[in-house]
Amino acid sequence: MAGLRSIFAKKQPAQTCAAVIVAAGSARRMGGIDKVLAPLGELPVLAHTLYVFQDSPAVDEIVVVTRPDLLVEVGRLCKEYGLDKVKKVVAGGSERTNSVLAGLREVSPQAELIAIHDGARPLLPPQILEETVAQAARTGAAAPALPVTDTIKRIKDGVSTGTVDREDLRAVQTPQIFEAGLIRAALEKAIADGENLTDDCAAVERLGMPVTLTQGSRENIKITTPFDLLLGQAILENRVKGS
Ligand SMILES: Nc1ccn([C@@H]2O[C@H](COP(=O)(O)OP(=O)(O)OP(=O)(O)O)[C@@H](O)[C@H]2O)c(=O)n1
Ligand SMILES: C[C@](O)(CO)[C@H](O)COP(=O)(O)O
Repeated sequence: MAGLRSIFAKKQPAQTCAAVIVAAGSARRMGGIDKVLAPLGELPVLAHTLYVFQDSPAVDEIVVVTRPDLLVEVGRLCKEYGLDKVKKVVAGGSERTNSVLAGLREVSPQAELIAIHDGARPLLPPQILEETVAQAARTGAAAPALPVTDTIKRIKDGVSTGTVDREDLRAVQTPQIFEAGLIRAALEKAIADGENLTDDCAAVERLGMPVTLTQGSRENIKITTPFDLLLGQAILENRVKGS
């Protein structure tokens, strides 16, 4: 029995994993604040994000995608904070999918898994990264998600016309982690088809492939509006109190 248990409990062999951190957006909803370089506690938002991947034993290398005008500054930030897993800092494109593809092109060919994460999600709990890497190694595609807690309305001309059953809804976060060949093929097809996608799972779903959802976290916020910086600050302070 113990022998059988140990066969079933055998871990997946670790797969080489590269992270692509996309930080090339224009932060229009931030009202003029350059969000990835904005201070959050003692560090810029992007440094918090990169430390989670730098410190993870599941991640072998990092590619950072930034705006062309920030290439030098972001390169300097990686050196200043000792982020030696960062292999390249490259310029992104006009849409998020173009930025992801620009990063994918720089990933080492040996990488078997690719974790795509928003530079604007600085407070990713490390255990979510580890769990999502493990699931992607098992199934080929995984991402963290949370149940929706508000009631969602369908609208027309500004008035509510119906209520969506939220039991079947999830709010997806990043990192979204995929087998390398799968995400390359999926994103190239999405671009060729002229699709404008808001996340990378959507490109894989279009190929008819399922994405395994892992447990997300309310701490894994995306800095989208100035209010999110206040929220991020509160999360950080709460972590310090709890440690
Ligand atoms: N062309 C783009 C657009 C977005 N992103 C990145 O994708 C993540 C999620 O995007 P979002 O929060 O929408 O960022 P912005 O596009 O900067 O914000 P906004 O839509 O308010 O302009 C961010 O880390 C952002 O930097 C990117 O690398 N390249
Ligand atoms: C990728 C993402 O963070 C998953 O929740 C989200 O879709 C990005 O959306 P945005 O409109 O680019 O902020």
